[in-house]
Amino acid sequence: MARKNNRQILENLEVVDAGAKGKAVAKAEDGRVVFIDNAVPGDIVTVQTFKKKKAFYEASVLSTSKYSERRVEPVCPHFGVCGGCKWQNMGYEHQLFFKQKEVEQNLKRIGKIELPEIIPILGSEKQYFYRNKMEFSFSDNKWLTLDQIRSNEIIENRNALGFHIPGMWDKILDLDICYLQADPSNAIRDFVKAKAEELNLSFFNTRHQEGFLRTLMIRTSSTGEIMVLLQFFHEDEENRKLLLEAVAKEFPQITSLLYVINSKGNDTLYDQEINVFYGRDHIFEEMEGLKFKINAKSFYQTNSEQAYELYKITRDFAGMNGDELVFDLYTGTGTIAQFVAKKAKKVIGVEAVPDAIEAAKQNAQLNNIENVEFYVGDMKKVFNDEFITTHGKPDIVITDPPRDGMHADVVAQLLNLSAEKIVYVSCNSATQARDLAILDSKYKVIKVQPVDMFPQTHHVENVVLLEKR
Ligand SMILES: C[S@@+](CC[C@H](N)C(=O)[O-])C[C@H]1O[C@@H](n2cnc3c(N)ncnc32)[C@H](O)[C@@H]1O
Repeated sequence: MARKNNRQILENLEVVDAGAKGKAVAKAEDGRVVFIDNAVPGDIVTVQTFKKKKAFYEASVLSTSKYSERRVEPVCPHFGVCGGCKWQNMGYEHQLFFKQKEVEQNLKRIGKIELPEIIPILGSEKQYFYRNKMEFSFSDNKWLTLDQIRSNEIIENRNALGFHIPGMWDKILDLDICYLQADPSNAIRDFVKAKAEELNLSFFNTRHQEGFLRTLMIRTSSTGEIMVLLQFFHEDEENRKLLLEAVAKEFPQITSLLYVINSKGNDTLYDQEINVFYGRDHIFEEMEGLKFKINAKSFYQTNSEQAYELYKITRDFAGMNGDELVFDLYTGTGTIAQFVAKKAKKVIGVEAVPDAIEAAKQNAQLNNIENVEFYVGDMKKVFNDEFITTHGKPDIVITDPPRDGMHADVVAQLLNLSAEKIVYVSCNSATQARDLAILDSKYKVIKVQPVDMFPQTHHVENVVLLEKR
């Protein structure tokens, strides 16, 4: 172990795992775990640490003496700089292997519960261009590569349209291409940037809070509709119209061309007025004949094809026969609730975001589904004894909480309710395992099925069926 500038150099470490947050994992001689960026299990690397804690180091690779057979050449020229697809250098079958392993380890180590054999992870048919929504930021402070900095070349045009560099709130990677959203996403982004520069429009400066252009959002749907939203920092009617008209002319396939004038400190849209430049203020997504209306602020699963697979597994696990009262907790815009409704007697969805519940009700009406009801509120408050007295005791509970998992009060209420089955959908198997450990006093895990919604990233979704003991 050598030292350099107070940082440690750890030589010839064998990378043995790919862990949480997408980091590669090795073991140091002193017993600490080493989390490493941009390495692949099977690599042998020399690393420099930049963080030391009681149980682990964080480190970056200085050199690689053996390259893993699991490696593949990343397709994207921005790989390693962009934070988006950290596993692009690992073959897809290996990505799936490590996702499955993470789920299994979390359920075993954190949950410490009796488990059935875990069903092999369902991979995504599309490994690129699978996202239906992308958000890009404008900046006049483009991220420069090391080569550009070292070349001493004066780069006058620092305009960028792309993603934040991980950990840097004011630096934007100027994208040449992105492999996450299908065409015409790249063409629209490139055109908007080129046209904005031709019109001499200013790109946003986050540090000084000035500039005209802030963000570009593109949403596509399986029905072929396209929504484009441009966010401006202030109104400049003439230039706004010039840019939007040019976009409309170049891409007649856009069905919703929207804009927002947002002068607040951050660029979140939830409290902003959405203006329609032309077309509708929404697009539609379709699943098994159900239509879901999606506006600029709506949440919808970003990988539509895999969302369908996830929902089918959820419905299969629930195994309804048409007589059941089903609760769909954390229902979002009520997609799961509507998806299972035709197999249930009645479905009740609960969600914290009022707009999402409004959309859920509209969608249910649009789909002529009459056996669903939606309620808005914080789960730990709404899901109380009064709620149960009013709506009855459910036969089946489907729960799909955010990354933090369920609040302890919600888990306690589930134990109290004693529904025959619980289907627990999770995007974070660590918090899911924590919740399952508590439910273990009354429920046995019957089935576990991980699903890959986000190829090239470490994220993994997991569906668990619990039955009352
Ligand atoms: C993982 S999403 C699930 C969405 C939905 N099941 C779907 O497939 O589209 C989690 C949802 O929980 C909601 N949520 C987060 N915290 C909540 C809380 N404390 N009470 C109720 N809903 C909450 C979020 O707004 C989000 O819609």
